[in-house]
Amino acid sequence: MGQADYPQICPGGGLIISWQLKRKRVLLVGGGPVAAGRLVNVKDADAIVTVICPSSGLCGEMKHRIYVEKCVDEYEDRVFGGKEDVMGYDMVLTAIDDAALSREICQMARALRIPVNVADVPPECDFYFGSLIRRGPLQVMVSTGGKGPRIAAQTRRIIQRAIPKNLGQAIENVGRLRAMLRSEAPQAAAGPKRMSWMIDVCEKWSFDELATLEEDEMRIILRGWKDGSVPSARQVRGISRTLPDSKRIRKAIVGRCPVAGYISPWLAGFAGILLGSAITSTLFIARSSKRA
Ligand SMILES: C[C@@]1(CC(=O)O)c2cc3[nH]c(cc4nc(cc5[nH]c(cc(n2)[C@H]1CCC(=O)O)[C@@](C)(CC(=O)O)[C@@H]5CCC(=O)O)C(CC(=O)O)=C4CCC(=O)O)c(CCC(=O)O)c3CC(=O)O
Ligand SMILES: NC(=O)C1=CN([C@@H]2O[C@H](COP(=O)(O)OP(=O)(O)OC[C@H]3O[C@@H](n4cnc5c(N)ncnc54)[C@H](O)[C@@H]3O)[C@@H](O)[C@H]2O)C=CC1
Repeated sequence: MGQADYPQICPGGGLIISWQLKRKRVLLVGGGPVAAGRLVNVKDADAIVTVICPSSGLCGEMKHRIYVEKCVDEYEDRVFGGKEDVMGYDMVLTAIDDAALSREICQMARALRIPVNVADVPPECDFYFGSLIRRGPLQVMVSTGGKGPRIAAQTRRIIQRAIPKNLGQAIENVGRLRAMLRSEAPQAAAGPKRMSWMIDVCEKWSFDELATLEEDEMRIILRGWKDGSVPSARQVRGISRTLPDSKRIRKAIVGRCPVAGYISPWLAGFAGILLGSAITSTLFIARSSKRA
């Protein structure tokens, strides 16, 4: 491999990773709208969350999360107390309107080597939040490395429009199929074959087709695994289920005539009227000439 084939290193970015927070403990200091947003972010990742904030400072959303939804695992109705409050956590987040205290909390967390984010203060962040898209298992994050958060949100909207609606469901189903494949062929040695077979499935089946996969169909696809083949959606379902309804009906009506496919209902109606009047006038002329 020549030097030119290696990916170029572009320093100055952040490491974009999918941090697995399940069963990890997160401390969130503050109870305003920004803290409420952070809470959603970490609960989406199944973290165990402690919120420290006097109840007089809780915004409407935070009250709802604590008292109605009850998704805050531990709520401490008080101001931040000191170093002991930070100990034992895997992540510390602050969203408070007290810059001096935020800086102190940041230093305490860093002394304990706990990753910390102080909302809106980049030098006091070991990681930044980003602009997020979520569709079931699909997650997309846009980061501008702190340079333009509004542009991050605008970019997110552009990407949102480009993502097919059923992509989340398609990924969910691919996950189920992969799990079935792994229980059928669990050996580590089967890894390369498993991977190339899954690549073929994802390339051969459209997102629409994957999104509507059912378990019995997954079993049929899996039958191809042993000889390394991947049946197409058409083979598994027959022609009827592979086409969306309107297309199926059209296909049934116009059959194999390609020209017929271009005739719109209006044109067909108009042609019908012309044909009808032509027949009527021919009959009329024929009758009149008979009489004559
Ligand atoms: C570094 C970072 C640290 C962090 O907080 O993690 C940070 C820092 C700062 N944000 C500031 C302001 C604004 N932040 C937003 C919006 C968002 N900010 C978010 C993240 C981040 N913000 C991290 C870097 C993200 C990246 O890489 O781009 C988003 C993506 C995620 C989230 O917060 O959940 C969320 C969009 C979510 C969405 O809609 O999708 C808007 C726009 C708006 O409100 O519509 C404005 C006003 C417009 C403007 O200022 O540009 C200021 C004050 C500047 C000042 O005082 O002038 C600072 C401090 C500074 O820059 O010094
Ligand atoms: N990253 C981002 O997108 C944005 C960040 N911010 C910043 O985030 C911070 C929080 O923003 P908001 O939620 O709008 O603020 P807010 O003023 O609505 O809420 C501050 C919260 O901190 C709590 N608090 C204050 N001192 C505390 C203490 N000693 N212990 C525990 N809780 C304490 C208050 O009770 C209140 O709940 C601000 O510094 C703001 O500049 C603001 C807007 C956007």
